Amino acid sequence: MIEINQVNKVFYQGAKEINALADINLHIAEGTIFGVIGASGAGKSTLIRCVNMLEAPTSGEVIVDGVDLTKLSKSELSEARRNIGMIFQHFNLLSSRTVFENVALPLELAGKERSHIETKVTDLLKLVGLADKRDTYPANLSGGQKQRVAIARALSSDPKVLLCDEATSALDPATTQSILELLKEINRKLKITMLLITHEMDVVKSICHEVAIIGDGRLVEKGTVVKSLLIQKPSLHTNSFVQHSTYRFQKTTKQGCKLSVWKAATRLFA
Ligand SMILES: Nc1ncnc2c1ncn2[C@@H]1O[C@H](COP(=O)(O)OP(=O)(O)OP(=O)(O)O)[C@@H](O)[C@H]1O
Repeated sequence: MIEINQVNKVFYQGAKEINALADINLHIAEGTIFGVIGASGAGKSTLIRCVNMLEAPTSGEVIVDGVDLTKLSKSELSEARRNIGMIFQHFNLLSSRTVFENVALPLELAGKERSHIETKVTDLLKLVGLADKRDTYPANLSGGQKQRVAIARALSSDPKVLLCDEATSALDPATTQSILELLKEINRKLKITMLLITHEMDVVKSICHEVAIIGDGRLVEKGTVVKSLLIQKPSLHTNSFVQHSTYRFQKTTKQGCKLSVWKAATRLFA
């Protein structure tokens, strides 16, 4: 469903060149919940923003549902983006609009009929558990409720892909868990492919089918192998990275685990 082929992204700050992404290759199968984890500055946001072309890669291909987004005109890209929903750490709701009006916005912009909007938004609010908040303004919602509105809004155009940019980082642990459960339910019910970036290993543990680790703009490990390396086999040295504290990880030795994983893990908890 998502193919990222040989993607590079270079930012320039004056004369300084920042290689935010280097030779990224990632294939995410339809229906998968795929997590990318990495430390601050590793390139997570840049990567996810390249998937819907909020950032254009410097080189490489981004293919979503068979369409290479890097080759599209502006209007073709707007059309293709309907297939890609996105949610953010800080929700990005419009404070002057009610819950209903926030969710309805993409449908209004797409010129949908009033009756379609009414039915669609009502169904989505039911799905995210906010049917009773339709006329409430964002200022009167909790963080978890705001993220539910953002999820409903992201789903309004029936996307095939949902991008989650640190979607639970501003939430407390219990609310995080309830949002992750909702995302799982949406993945199961609607078969939406999800790419989520996070710096929280608990998020990866509780929701992702596959995982990649990003460090210094490079994918250092990926796939279910990583998940089993990092999560399911407590005897491996690398597992300290996931299940235990930085201190415990630092007490392990480099010996016995792949150097790339060790380096990425060290950076994550540095
Ligand atoms: N618009 C920009 N201009 C210049 N450099 C940028 C820009 N956006 C990101 N960078 C740089 O690219 C690198 C990757 O940044 P990115 O925001 O993708 O990392 P991240 O893993 O998402 O970090 P965080 O978890 O702190 O948000 C960093 O060195 C960052 O400073």
